[in-house]
Amino acid sequence: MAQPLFELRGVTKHFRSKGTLAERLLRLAGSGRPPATLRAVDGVDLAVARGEVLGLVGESGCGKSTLARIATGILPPTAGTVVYDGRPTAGLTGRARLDYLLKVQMIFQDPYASLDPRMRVSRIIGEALSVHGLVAKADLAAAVDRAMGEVGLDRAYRDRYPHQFSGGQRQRIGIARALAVKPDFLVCDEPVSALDVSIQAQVVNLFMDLRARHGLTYLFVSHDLGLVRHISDRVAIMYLGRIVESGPAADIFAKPAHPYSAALIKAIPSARRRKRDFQPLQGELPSPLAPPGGCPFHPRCEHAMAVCREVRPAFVEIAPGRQAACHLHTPAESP
Ligand SMILES: Nc1ncnc2c1ncn2[C@@H]1O[C@H](COP(=O)(O)OP(=O)(O)OP(=O)(O)O)[C@@H](O)[C@H]1O
Repeated sequence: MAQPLFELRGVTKHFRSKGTLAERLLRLAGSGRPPATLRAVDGVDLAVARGEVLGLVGESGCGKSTLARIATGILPPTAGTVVYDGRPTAGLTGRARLDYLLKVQMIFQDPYASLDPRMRVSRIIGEALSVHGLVAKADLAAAVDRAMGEVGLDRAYRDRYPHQFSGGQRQRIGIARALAVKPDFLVCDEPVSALDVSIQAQVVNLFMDLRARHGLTYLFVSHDLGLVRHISDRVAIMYLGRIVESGPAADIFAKPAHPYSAALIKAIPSARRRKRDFQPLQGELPSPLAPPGGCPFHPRCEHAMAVCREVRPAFVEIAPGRQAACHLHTPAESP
């Protein structure tokens, strides 16, 4: 890949787990165990090329949202480096930091929760433009109208409040707010999963139209593999805070290398799929407070070997442009 637009290098995010009420009370009394460390994101390397759609998938709790929030600068990583357009973001200050925060915009899952109910739509969409002085006061209304037009919202509704819109329209308001500041990179965290199925397709089509119109780059987080297959150029599959496989979407869906990817793909509900090919995902995601040793997927893996219980497989290239962390594809002596 030429210089990626966006990169994570060894990014880790740890949270302190407060534990149960009893554990907290014991700690207050001075006799409890120290808080445990939850490794929500655990040493992730990931690159997104300019103009591509990277789908990030995995079960609930595997760290996708945490990764998305780190990408947008909302959440600082515990360790590792976030690189945007060739520059580590941690060192950015002043105008350069603001540029990064504007160029990378986040689209949230719940459009209602992410819109201030007391603000009119025009103010929601224009707020960042006016706060950061990105357009002259006299041009603000036109800029808001342009953003509304981009997402197919009728400009006649500019003085309405979020509750006066449907779920799909509210998500369009969130997209218009992001587009208003002319981003390059949209980080979308389950952006259609709260919408009716009939509306989902319209919003997904809007994302793809905007990509074509503005050359946008996407990190598209979803647990819906059918959707990810449809829109992504490349896919990264996450399990317990780590990327276990990445590569071109068509290749991964045709021939997954990691047993976890294969299990996720077999669990995609599809009207066309023969009944015997469908298999719901077996087992539960282990607690990230106490991940299994060796390969974290081994307790649920139908191919688990002795080495999988002992040695964590390295995330290595298994074919041009494809990486996986699995002993089926790497020598057992990998670190
Ligand atoms: N602020 C926080 N404090 C403590 N733990 C957190 C915090 N945010 C996330 N976690 C934990 O980190 C892990 C990863 O959460 P995250 O929300 O990133 O996963 P996810 O894959 O996006 O899941 P979902 O699809 O359900 O949103 C989970 O165990 C979650 O409970």
